[in-house]
Amino acid sequence: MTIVQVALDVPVDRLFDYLAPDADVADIGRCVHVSFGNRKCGGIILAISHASAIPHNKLKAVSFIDRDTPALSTSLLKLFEFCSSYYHHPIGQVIANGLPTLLRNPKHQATNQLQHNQEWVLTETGKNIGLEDISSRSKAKRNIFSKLLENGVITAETYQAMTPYVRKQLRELANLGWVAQQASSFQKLPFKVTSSFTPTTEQQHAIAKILAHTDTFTPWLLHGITGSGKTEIYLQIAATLLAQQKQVLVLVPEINLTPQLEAVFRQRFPTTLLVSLHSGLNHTERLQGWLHAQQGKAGIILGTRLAIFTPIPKLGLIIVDEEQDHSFKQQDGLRYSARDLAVYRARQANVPIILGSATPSLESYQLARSGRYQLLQLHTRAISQATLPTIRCIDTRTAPVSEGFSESILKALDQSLRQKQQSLVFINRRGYSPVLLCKSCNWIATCGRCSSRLVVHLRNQQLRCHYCGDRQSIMLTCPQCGDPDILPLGHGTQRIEATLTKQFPQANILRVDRDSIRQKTAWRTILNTIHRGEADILIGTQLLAKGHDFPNLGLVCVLNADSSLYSTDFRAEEHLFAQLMQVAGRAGRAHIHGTVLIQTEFPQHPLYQALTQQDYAAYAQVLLAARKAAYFPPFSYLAVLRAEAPELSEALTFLKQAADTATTTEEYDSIQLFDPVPAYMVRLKGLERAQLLIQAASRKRLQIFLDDWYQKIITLPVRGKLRWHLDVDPLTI
Ligand SMILES: Nc1ncnc2c1ncn2[C@@H]1O[C@H](COP(=O)(O)OP(=O)(O)OP(=O)(O)O)[C@@H](O)[C@H]1O
Ligand SMILES: [Zn+2]
Repeated sequence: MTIVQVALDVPVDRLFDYLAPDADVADIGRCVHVSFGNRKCGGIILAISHASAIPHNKLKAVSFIDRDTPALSTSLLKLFEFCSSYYHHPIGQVIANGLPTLLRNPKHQATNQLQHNQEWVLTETGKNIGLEDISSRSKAKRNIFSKLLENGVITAETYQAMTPYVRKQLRELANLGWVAQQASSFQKLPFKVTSSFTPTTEQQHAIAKILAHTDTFTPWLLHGITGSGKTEIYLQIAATLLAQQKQVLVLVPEINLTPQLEAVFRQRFPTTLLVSLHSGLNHTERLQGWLHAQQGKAGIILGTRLAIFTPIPKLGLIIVDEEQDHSFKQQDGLRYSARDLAVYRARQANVPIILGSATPSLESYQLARSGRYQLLQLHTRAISQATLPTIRCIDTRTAPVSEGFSESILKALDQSLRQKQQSLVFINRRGYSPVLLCKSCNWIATCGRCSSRLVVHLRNQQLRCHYCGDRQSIMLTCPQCGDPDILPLGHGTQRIEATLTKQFPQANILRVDRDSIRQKTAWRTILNTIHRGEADILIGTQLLAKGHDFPNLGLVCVLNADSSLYSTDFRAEEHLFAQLMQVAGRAGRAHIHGTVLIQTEFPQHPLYQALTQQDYAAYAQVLLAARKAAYFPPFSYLAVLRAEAPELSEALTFLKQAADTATTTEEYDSIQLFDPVPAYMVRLKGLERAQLLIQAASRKRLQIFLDDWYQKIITLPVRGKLRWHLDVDPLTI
């Protein structure tokens, strides 16, 4: 009797047994289709056995084992298992989270999805053709042909990036017998790397250091100021590894940062297949990219956090850009940190990993200080004349602010306009205004389902909750006292846009926030507009704060950042400092000097002091000392057990029960369990939330404790709508 043990996408942390007479160990890691309850679903075979705790006559047989698609590798399965045990999340759900949906879909056979990637090369005749043989009116054709002359090949990816008619043009060139199509292979040699500049001394040093250790696990923290040219370092290291036929994984924090980094990589490595993996892909696209990576065809795998689960057989290097970014941590379901898993993966594959940032997370910085990571620093900007911007605070206790702007900022914007330079007005709040207030009775519009205020979106005449997405029309009178004198209070991007439009009617003003980029293509259009210099003033939220390189941007104005200065979240200051350093770093990256103006009521606060000095190291010391005193990460390790229910008391009771089951023997004396408390934001989407904090002296001890405790929590009775989850290494508590 042969039994396969299958991981299924169900919220139970165990494997399920099925009969599969013809299965053997080679099937471990293969996708299998089975019936579960009364539905059909796909799972992954994790083990083969010859006995089962379930009586033979109750066992069902598998319906199909997909042997056309290569099995998941042992190393990928290990990654899933590690992830499941570290984050205490059911293995079947961990795998489901990491694999393309179509791979497990019983109605699909994955390999049918794989279109063999075609590429175009010059024929023997074509090689004797010069650009002058193509009519100068046919610009697109000339363009394509010159690319071919340069690189000898055009991959599907390069031509997709070129012009929409490229296929037609290529077919016309094929009819002339000048080009031919062939199935693409991994990558051609000789491998041509064209960089238009020579690395700076600091870049050279970093490159040499990293390249000296490419065949062992070495975690590098690349701490380089904004505009120091970290990307160039990534590219040069990647070039070496690609030339050795290795694959490179590049993780970026946000989907919005993928297009530009993708463009940079494609341009530098035109003959390498690059797959881009992020949440904006449809199921087929994701599966395609995944398969190309698995087959070793894709040289570069570039994506957001979920790309960490891509099978990469010839992995040679991992790059995590903006490593401090919170979006590397998934905030629901499987709460994993892609950055931390990337380090695990690099160790597993015995390859280098580069964590890059201008403002590293305190965790990584501390690891570098203690010698566990290798620290590489870049202190100067890469472009020779470029220097760090001048940062100045505007004290809003003395400088009057009208409609969100102080006089000095308006003046600076005006001057920047006259000099034909771009400016960025940074405000971290979309919508028109964050509060709708009744002047006579102090009523404030709040969300019925969350403990939050509703944001005014004047353009659509709506009130919206930015937590649960609820929408309603703006009322004309106060629902509490009937007074018509209700006012939007405070400023969001839309209101700032309205003010600036009035103030500078001649300027091209471009608002960039989640509302303005909702359409799939909007983001590319916006980036192009900025790069072509067609926008004078950008109004942006965190979407524009980091990663971007706009050479003509001279002035950055920060309108209102104080709100997170005295937050209860222990990471709030670190986060704010990083964010402001990043946004300030958008100014003056090339040939113009940058100026950054920050409106604040607390110019004396150490955060603003450090910011104006642009001294990350000094401020990191201050923050680390505070973390040490408060016994917070990186000096302790945390987990949070959260529960939510229609009534707060139910959530608290559950957490109390969970706490009572925890063994507190001597073995766990370095583990501290705090009392269950209501969450900072108690109501969310109609449920009330509570949490229980666990603090430990070491990661290992925390894990040992959680292993045992988790087994007990899963046996606790769960009534009604109550839900709970464990968050290991939480970002917020
Ligand atoms: N060696 C070099 N010589 C001249 N220019 C360079 C060199 N290296 C990089 N650059 C240019 O410097 C600019 C800044 O580089 P890049 O965007 O990589 O900075 P970064 O370190 O990623 O900064 P940030 O953290 O702010 O995103 C880019 O326009 C890049 O083309
Ligand atoms: Zn809400």
